[in-house]
Amino acid sequence: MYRVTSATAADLFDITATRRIERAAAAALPAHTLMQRAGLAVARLAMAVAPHARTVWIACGPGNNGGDGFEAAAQLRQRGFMPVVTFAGDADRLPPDAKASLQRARDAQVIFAQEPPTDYELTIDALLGIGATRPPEGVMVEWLQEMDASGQPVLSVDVPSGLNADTGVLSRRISADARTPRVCLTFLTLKPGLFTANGRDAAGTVWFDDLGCDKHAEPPTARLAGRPKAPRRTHASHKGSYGDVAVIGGAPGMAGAALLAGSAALHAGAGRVFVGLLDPSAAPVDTAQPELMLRDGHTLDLSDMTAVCGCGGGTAIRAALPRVLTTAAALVLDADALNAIAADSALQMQLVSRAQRGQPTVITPHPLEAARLLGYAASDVQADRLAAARQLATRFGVVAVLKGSGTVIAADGDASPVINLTGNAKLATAGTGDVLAGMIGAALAAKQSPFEAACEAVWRHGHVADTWPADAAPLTAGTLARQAPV
Ligand SMILES: NC(=O)C1=CN([C@@H]2O[C@H](COP(=O)(O)OP(=O)(O)OC[C@H]3O[C@@H](n4cnc5c(N)ncnc54)[C@H](O)[C@@H]3O)[C@@H](O)[C@H]2O)[C@@H](O)CC1
Ligand SMILES: [K+]
Repeated sequence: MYRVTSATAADLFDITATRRIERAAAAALPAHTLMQRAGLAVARLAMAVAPHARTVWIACGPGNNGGDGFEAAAQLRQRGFMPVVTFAGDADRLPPDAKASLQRARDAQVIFAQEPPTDYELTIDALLGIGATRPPEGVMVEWLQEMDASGQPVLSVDVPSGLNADTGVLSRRISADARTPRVCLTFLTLKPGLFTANGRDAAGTVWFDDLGCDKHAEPPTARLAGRPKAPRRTHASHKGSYGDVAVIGGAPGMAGAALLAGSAALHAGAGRVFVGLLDPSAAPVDTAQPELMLRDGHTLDLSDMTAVCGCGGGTAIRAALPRVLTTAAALVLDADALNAIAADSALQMQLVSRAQRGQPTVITPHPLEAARLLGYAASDVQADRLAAARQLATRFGVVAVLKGSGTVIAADGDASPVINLTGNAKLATAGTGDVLAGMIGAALAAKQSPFEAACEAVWRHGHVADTWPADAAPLTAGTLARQAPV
């Protein structure tokens, strides 16, 4: 069993693949073995999460997820804890594994009750796992709401009930100020839905147990990329070794966004950074950052540069885009550039032609920008973030970075998409997207592959927020840009 962190590199498998893995594992072992291992693992983690707990409320559902809960109840009872099981199902209709575990719980003198206990120190959510076919209903909803509001730790078995393990869509809202600590112990495979959309909030800290079945030949659905390697700088390198970045943006009144992207590119190690502003009246130099070379965004020669285009671009970016799309050696498209492209099929064709010419492009939409590009509603994008990122990558021949909780990075082709695990709500402040675009630009300029450049910059960007001290001043985009690690 191990805890998943942002440093974890691992494959993710959707429900269909997990089912195949589960069937093969079960067939190779004596009956009930997997559930007994799962229940024991739940009991062990429960004891670690709440070692002083006396009463443990275990809510069990009608399938094998409930079976894991019965098994954990039996194990906890044998270790002197007081598990109280509430069961939302029909004992006669339980699948065989779960029926056997129910019997073991009864034999261990576990208490079964109609209502949750009045006092408890830990809840185990074993209502629904990967077999959920519809949102929880009836008494399950009441129990889940009680868990959410209890303030006591919740340990979800396999997946939080009501969470789609493929997409991370949760059937209910968890209040942002709910203080309930959450852990999830997932079995056999790590599932993508635990790490994107609502998955991070619903699951909390994710633990993984392969139940002794670590060998299988399923292709992954997606990946956690883990901590990137520290880039090496040779002693004989010079500014030309790390390439030129040109930020194109900063329409009248919006120079700040372009300067932030430029600052991030600089601190992330770009050899030289030009900022091509789209405001004819802009100052010729940024005295706070004299390393940034301010230019006219409409005339800068981009043929040997990585352009970062769109930050603070406003509507002025539209006129600059045809030249940027056709001439930039490598390109990051963000914000207003993406909105302009979404509204203009000629620009879309120019974007697609870049891939045909072998000019790499990374796009960094948030869900609403992604929705505009795909012609969907933002809710459709959020309903399946992995699919949306893959569609963007395929349709436009780009690396797509779909921002949000559990940023998804997808490339055109066969590579599995990556879900990024760094970052937190400290990044929910103006300008952090401009910083990310600048960081990706620096990585591209240093001749990293576009997929690697995007994955590594997204990871490092989030890592700054994750390691920002809780008692420090708020993390502003300007500070984030200056922290951008090389
Ligand atoms: N079979 C095995 O070999 C193993 C199974 N495991 C556990 O089994 C789980 C999968 O078990 P199942 O396939 O039985 O599926 P679940 O236990 O997730 O749920 C399926 C049952 O719930 C019902 N159901 C689905 N949605 C519902 C809803 N909204 N309201 C009420 N009832 C609903 C279904 O009709 C079915 O009876 C995994 O998530 C994992 O926890 C683990 O023990 C590992 C080994
Ligand atoms: K569950």
